[in-house]
Amino acid sequence: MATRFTKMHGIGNDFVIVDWREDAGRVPNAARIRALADRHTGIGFDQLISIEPSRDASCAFYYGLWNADGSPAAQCGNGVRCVAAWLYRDGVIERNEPVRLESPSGPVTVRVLDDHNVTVDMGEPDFDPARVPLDHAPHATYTLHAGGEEVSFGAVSMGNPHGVVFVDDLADPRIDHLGPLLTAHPIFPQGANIGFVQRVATDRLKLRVHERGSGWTQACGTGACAAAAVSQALGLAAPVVAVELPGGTLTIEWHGPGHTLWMTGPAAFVFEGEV
Ligand SMILES: N[C@H](CCC[C@H](N)C(=O)O)C(=O)O
Repeated sequence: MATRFTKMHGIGNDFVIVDWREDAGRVPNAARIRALADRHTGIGFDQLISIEPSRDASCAFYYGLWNADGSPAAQCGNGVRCVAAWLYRDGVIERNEPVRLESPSGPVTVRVLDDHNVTVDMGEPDFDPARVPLDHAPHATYTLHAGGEEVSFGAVSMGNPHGVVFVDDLADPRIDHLGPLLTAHPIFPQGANIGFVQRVATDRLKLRVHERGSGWTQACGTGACAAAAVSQALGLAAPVVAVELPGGTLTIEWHGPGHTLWMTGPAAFVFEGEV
């Protein structure tokens, strides 16, 4: 049976969105996901996202997430902005209406600002290593050895695991080698999305992310949240910071422990299809 889908992206982090509101609980086959994610023989995407009936009565809908390698994911910042824009275009949510959506890692609240931009309450960053998860006692920063390098990093969960590495220059060729090594490093029992961040100013960061399950992406929404949160926790960034990724810029606002973190940025439609 053919499946209709919508191709979307959030500053170049791209998605196939499927409407499973009549079809809850489907778990797509990992091999099929990999085939559809292939950018030559499939549709091509960083993540597959389903829209389903919510399991939590306080949420309007549930969204399922799978990486290009077929692995399930627990949160997707660029993806949830696209889900919000999709629901707004479908007429089921209004502009400026706060709407709770349920993700695999719990609820977030979205608000469609206009035809192109969405703001999301992503919840509170969680620095407890047990919940990142990270196999280490709690510290402000951590050190590991990979690829012949000693790497210092911060770690935080945005519902999914993140390592954040501060670098002087994002053009450093060692980054290309380190990204995959850190994503798969045993200190991260479930793997991790690894952000390399260059501080431009206290209110501007430049970021590249090697994503667990999808590799280097044009952007990573939870990665931008993680980079901002670690920077702010270390006193290296202001509460409102622009995070510049290869595909575009997100605004992250976080006022420290006890506060939730807001991510604001675009969501774009590319095409509709059937597969
Ligand atoms: N690769 C991530 C999921 C997608 C996150 C990213 N696309 C975002 O916008 O947050 C993980 O396995 O945790």
